[in-house]
Amino acid sequence: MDIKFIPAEDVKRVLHFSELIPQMESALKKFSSKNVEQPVRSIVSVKEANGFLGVMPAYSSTDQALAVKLVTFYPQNTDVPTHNAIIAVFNSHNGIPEVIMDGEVITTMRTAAVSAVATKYLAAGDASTLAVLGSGVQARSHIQALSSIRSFKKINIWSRTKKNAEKLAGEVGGTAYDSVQEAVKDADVIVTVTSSSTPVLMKDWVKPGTHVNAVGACRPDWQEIDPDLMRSSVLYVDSREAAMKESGDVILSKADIFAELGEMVLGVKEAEVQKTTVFKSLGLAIEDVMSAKLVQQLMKMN
Ligand SMILES: NC(=O)C1=CN([C@@H]2O[C@H](COP(=O)(O)OP(=O)(O)OC[C@H]3O[C@@H](n4cnc5c(N)ncnc54)[C@H](O)[C@@H]3O)[C@@H](O)[C@H]2O)C=CC1
Ligand SMILES: O=C(O)C1=NCCCC1
Repeated sequence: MDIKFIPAEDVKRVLHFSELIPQMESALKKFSSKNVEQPVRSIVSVKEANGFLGVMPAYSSTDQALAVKLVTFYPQNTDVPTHNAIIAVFNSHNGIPEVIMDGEVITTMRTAAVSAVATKYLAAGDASTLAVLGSGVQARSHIQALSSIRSFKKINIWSRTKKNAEKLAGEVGGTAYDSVQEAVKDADVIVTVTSSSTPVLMKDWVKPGTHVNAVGACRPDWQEIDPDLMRSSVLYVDSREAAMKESGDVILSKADIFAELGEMVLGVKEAEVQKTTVFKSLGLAIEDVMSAKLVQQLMKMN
């Protein structure tokens, strides 16, 4: 067996949001039109380390794409990244393993690319203020991805540790805030990218008509969003089945899911731009599989 390895630096070199965002839009459509075989991911808890291992397989017959991502998330890591992953790609005709590639860069970029798809459809066309809660890997990636689809005049950042918010604000020409309330009060688009397991964003702080990308809290007993905000917003998810199994924000609030993002992109469900909208992101294996396919195609060209 001759299995090729694609390291993080190669993935980073070839992958750009200009190609990844349309690829994710296409993956979401395929997922919601049931053209993808994908179980809800399995999660193994590593209690002693407060860590988790996720196993995320998917197959798209139309793309002849078969792969699995193995991802760990150890929110308490400090000297190494909190999220680590590899993706194994198989030949869908004969099952032979072909490639193993880094999955960390793909996880970082495809998550933000999916939020960019949500924002493209659900945020006001003239959205000018972006608020980001959290200052880690996803915060940076989201600022880059979302800035490619809207022209933000202001980027407001709140983080638990003010100096981290200030550092990120310095990097992106934004402003660091002491409180979430101050950071989000004028925001047209809000991104929550924290490892919090309790709500950080309250309904009363959010301007009507704002679009929220809720990216953290991927466990059934974790929340990042005030349940009142979940219930009073038009709620989009990446996968209904996963949201009902994995998302504390959805399960504990008992909020009604209006649509999968893919259903909205397909035009089966409305994009409720005028209303307050929440996109609850959990991450789908097909996003990783189609990102890995894109990386392989781009590597052949570069
Ligand atoms: N929906 C999806 O597809 C994906 C979701 N995620 C989730 O996105 C979130 C951010 O991920 P990364 O940026 O990669 O992690 P990171 O470790 O780089 O950053 C985490 C951020 O959360 C903050 N934080 C930690 N505990 C907090 C608390 N109790 N209250 C407020 N802030 C807190 C940290 O200070 C830091 O700013 C995580 O919840 C992660 O699991 C990550 C990858 C994919
Ligand atoms: O989709 C992913 O990849 C992840 N989602 C939730 C947090 C861990 C990684």
